[in-house]
Amino acid sequence: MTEKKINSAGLRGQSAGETALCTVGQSGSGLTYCGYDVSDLADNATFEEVAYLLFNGELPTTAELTQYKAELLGLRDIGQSLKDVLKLIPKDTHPMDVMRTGCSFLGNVEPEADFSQQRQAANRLLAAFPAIMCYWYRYSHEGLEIDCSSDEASLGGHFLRLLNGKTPSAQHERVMDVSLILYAEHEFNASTFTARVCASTLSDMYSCITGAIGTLRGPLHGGANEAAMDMIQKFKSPSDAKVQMAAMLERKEKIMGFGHAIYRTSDPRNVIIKAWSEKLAKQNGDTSLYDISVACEEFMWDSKKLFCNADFFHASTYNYMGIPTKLFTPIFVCSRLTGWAAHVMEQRSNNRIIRPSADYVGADPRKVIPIAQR
Ligand SMILES: CC(=O)SCCNC(=O)CCNC(=O)[C@H](O)C(C)(C)COP(=O)(O)OP(=O)(O)OC[C@H]1O[C@@H](n2cnc3c(N)ncnc32)[C@H](O)[C@@H]1OP(=O)(O)O
Ligand SMILES: O=C([O-])CC(=O)C(=O)O
Repeated sequence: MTEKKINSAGLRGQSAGETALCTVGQSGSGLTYCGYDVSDLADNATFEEVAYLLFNGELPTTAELTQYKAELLGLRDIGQSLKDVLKLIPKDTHPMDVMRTGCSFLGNVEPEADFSQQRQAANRLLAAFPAIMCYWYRYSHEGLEIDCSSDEASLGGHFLRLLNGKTPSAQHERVMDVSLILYAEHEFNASTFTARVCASTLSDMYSCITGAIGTLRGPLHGGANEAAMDMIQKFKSPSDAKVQMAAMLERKEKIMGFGHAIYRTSDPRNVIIKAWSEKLAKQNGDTSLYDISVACEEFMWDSKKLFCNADFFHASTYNYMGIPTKLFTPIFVCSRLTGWAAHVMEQRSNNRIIRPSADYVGADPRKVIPIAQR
């Protein structure tokens, strides 16, 4: 991987601390969690194993995983006060705002009293996020007060069950599992850095995660998967996609789902989620969304040498699974919570308040002129 040209805007290229959790753009496929290549994890592990890895530094044994999954299963349901709050949130609210409120409110009713409870708080959020998302979604969109507990074996399966009211196919459960693995952790990205800055003030876990959700929401970060879906849905065919994208570039618009702050020529997560998109497209019988996505990928590389990041083929993949577009970024939250919480714990274990300096470019020193004379 060639070095990316750097200037200091956006803190690009500057080390802002140490981490033992993740490397981005450095070795193997370019993305490792605690030393494991992400493609190895996507092929040979489950999301719960990855969550355990990020929280403990090692993959679990069978006994440890069984115990961990049982613990998470017991934490899936949410209390009536949180349900009542979710019921108050209007249908047209962006689901990321619902996640933010849900996370914050859980911190009101089940606060992290001290740091000895940090793992408990992280596991609670991990287990409860699918319920927060789906309870609000199905109440506001369908008028249903769903049962938020389920005995689905995986968190991905649990989410699909709450969303659709039925047990998902083994394949959909596996795709969700892979997707959650791919999104779990990514070093000092903007939302994780937000969580670490908040943690560095010795704030509580819920505040750190609430801030991170707000940061992930933007279309330059996690919100790109939804924005990519909105875009490709407007294209009528692969050739129409190329024509319309050329016009977008001409107008100097950003094409969501392309480019990256660290990777230079490819995002290692793309090849994995793209393969699932292709598989689901073929099974679906209508491959047009996948074909259009491939045309976008070809066009962006040929014209700008920009490549698909993790978000782009997630759009078609989730769409083929029947997931509403507005829930794409909240699913990212359900996954990235693991990385965020692991970074909060890491920051706390060797903390100094994060407080950089700024280069002042404002007015020279001056005196206040009394208001009547201005
Ligand atoms: C899971 C994730 O969060 S992955 C990222 C998801 N975000 C997106 O997909 C949004 C679209 N992509 C982008 O906006 C950017 O590529 C970012 C935010 C991801 C990275 O930003 P940067 O590090 O500043 O990008 P980079 O330095 O490579 O940009 C170089 C040039 O390419 C352009 N460029 C980069 N990405 C794109 C894009 N998707 N569409 C059009 N032009 C682009 C930039 O505008 C920049 O040109 P400029 O210097 O004339 O402004
Ligand atoms: O690392 C980044 O800047 C964005 C990203 O891909 C992620 O958070 O997954």
